[in-house]
Amino acid sequence: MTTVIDVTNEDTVLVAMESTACEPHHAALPELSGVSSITSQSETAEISEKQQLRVYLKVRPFSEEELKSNEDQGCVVLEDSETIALHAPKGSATMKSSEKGIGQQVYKFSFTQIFGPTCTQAEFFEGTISSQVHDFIHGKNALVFSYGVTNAGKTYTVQGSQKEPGILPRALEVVFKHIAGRQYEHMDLKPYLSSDVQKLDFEQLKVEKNAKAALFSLLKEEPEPTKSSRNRSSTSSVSSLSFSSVSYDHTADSVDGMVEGQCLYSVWVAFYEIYNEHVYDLLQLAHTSKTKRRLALRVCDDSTGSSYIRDLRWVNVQNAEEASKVLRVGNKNRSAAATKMNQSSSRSHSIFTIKLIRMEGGDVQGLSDLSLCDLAGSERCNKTKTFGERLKEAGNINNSLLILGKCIAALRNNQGCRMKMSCIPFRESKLTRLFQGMFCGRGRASMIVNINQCASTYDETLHVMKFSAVARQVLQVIPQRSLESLAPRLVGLDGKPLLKNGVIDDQAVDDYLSEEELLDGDEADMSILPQEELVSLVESLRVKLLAERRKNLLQEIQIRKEMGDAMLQQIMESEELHSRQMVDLKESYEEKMDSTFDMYKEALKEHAYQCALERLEEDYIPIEEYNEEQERVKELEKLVRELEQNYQRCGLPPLMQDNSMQTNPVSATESERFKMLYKEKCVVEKLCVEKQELIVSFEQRISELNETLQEAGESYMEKLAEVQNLQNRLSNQEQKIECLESDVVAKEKEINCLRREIAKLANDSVGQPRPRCGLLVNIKESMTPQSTGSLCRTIKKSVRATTSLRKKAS
Ligand SMILES: Nc1ncnc2c1ncn2[C@@H]1O[C@H](COP(=O)(O)OP(=O)(O)OP(=O)(O)O)[C@@H](O)[C@H]1O
Repeated sequence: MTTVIDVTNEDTVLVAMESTACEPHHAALPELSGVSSITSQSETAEISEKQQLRVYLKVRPFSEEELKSNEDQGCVVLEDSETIALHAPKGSATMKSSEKGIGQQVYKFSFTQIFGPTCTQAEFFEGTISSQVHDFIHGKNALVFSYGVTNAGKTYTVQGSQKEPGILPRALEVVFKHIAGRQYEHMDLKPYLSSDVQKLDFEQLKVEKNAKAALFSLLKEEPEPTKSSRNRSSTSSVSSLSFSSVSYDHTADSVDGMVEGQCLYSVWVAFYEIYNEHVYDLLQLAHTSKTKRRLALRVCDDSTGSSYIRDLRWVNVQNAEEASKVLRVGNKNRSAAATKMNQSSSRSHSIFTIKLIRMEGGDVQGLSDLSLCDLAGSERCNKTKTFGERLKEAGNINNSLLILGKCIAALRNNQGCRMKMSCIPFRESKLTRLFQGMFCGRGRASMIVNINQCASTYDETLHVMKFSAVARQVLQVIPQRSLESLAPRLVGLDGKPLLKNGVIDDQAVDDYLSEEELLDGDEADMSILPQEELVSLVESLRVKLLAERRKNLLQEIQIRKEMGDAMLQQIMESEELHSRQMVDLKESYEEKMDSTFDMYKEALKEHAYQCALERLEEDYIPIEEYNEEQERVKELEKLVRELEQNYQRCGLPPLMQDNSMQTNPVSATESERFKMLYKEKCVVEKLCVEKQELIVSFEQRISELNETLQEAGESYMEKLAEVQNLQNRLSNQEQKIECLESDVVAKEKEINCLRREIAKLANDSVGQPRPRCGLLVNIKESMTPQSTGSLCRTIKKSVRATTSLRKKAS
């Protein structure tokens, strides 16, 4: 599989009123608001030039060592002057990924121009940045940065060697050749802030000269360095470069017309590096001292919003030789710092900036700058397996390169869809912050991608190529402005705008004095102005300051309010989200708890069942034994009954259940059979309860019987009274009977008397007895002694029984 990553059509078109993603900021760039601007904005910013970011590829040749160590595996194949193919070597991460079906084995990339291993430095310069240098000479800003993995040839490309100078010495050579004979020999016009020019006084001039001499004197002490092989930290191949070998056809530059003929030029250079997100000046004398710590410089914004490095040292150079010396001093400082920190030069981004001041008729007419940036190696820290300080360093390098990548990607995306403009994170790293303007129309940027062909660094090289493929798609929009509109402001000793024809330019003052500077007491020295104007200026400034403050305050309030609302909204949304998450969580936990509970329940059931089974086995009793036990129970029940009966008989209070257990002699003695006895105890208790109930029922019965007895007693007394009556009546009857008996006796006597009389009479009358008849015969028969005796005995018996009952009752 092959992928071609490219936007092939490189076209340069003029687009009316085109803008970039950074247009608002861009509008504030200094070149649009110069003091000496005599052309209106509408006239100057009418036409813009739109061009793809130029990305050049340079492929380094193999070194002898690399060829010996089999680094040449045909990874890099140049297809034509614009297309290159990368073939993943065996063992590379890309190859492994492609074997797993992720990614390809071959990638194709296209560039503005590709320069192969055999390309010379001169060819490279001509084919790449010579046009930018030309533009720079004509007042346009330019940025060139080299990007690639370590050991890919970035420094070589930028600085080159003594025999083969890189693009930097060639650019300087071109510049000096162009301005030859038109050089402003004094050093009293110096770059100031981002794009202003400062007029130095005599004293400052002296200081400047001394400083330059001191800087160059550093090189006199050093022997002329020899060309290094790979150690570019201490002895860079260009530290002793000579520009004599630079051959440049500058016939085209000499045709500048009459304006050119009247111009004078002043060249200033600065050399600094960005290491661990700190900016260090490589031309500060203090750096050479081993005792002093390097001072990090601040990146600031001027009143127009352009970034500049505060206190960066600018050195005036009169020719290419002097520029070469400055480069050597910078390299020396860089290597000294590298030695001190045990670092390699490739761990920092080094930037060499040339500023060209153009003067005409005594006025500063233009200022352009050209920056050549040798970026740190783009290898990633995970690959290099760095730790501690090196890791931090790699992190910072990766970070600033990452931000650069982000900015480039955002620029590319923003030009695609204007409705979805994203913020470009220029301010997230020093590197991108410093060159923000170059990506936003202040000048033209181009990129040199350096690669080696080594199989061992294939994956990193591929990463670099992908990065550059994105960069290649960035469109640069550069407004076309007249040179007058690009004129810098000329400021005085303390950075204040100078009087123009004896008149204070209010606009210039307003433009110059940003709010920050207004509040900065150190820089607000107005003593150079006449007193009356000073007073009026102060007054107007105070009014402006107040108005500004009010405006800012309102803006701040508005912003705070908007931010507050947004945050509140966000908080509410997140709260809602959290509460929803909480509810979900609660539900899920409840479900989990339920299922866990069920699980435990099941487990407990199972356990209980198992225990029951075990217990069943333990408690198993043979039937014979059971029968015996039953017998025993019966006996015990019997015993209990007896005991209860005894207990009842004794009339004691009811026994406690436990006591019954304790008092049971059987249960007390047979502890090993506790369970069995317990069952027996239960049975006995049950019996006891039953007996108790029986007792209660008996008691009830007794009480009922007592009642019946009482009733019987009462009826007995009644009967006794009746018997008494009967006895009384009986005695009466006896008395009567006695009377009757005595009567009977008397009667018998009479009868006897009578009988004798009758017998006498019969004897007397005829000698024979006649039949008994009549009343007297019946009475005589009933009153015989036998019947009379039994009746008396019955009566006597009943009287005796009544007497004995009466005694018992009493
Ligand atoms: N075109 C070339 N011809 C011959 N030699 C080259 C070329 N390009 C680079 N080299 C050599 O390759 C080596 C590494 O180059 P250089 O130091 O420029 O790499 P670099 O990318 O700057 O590395 P770093 O990022 O670590 O600073 C040097 O010895 C250099 O001389």
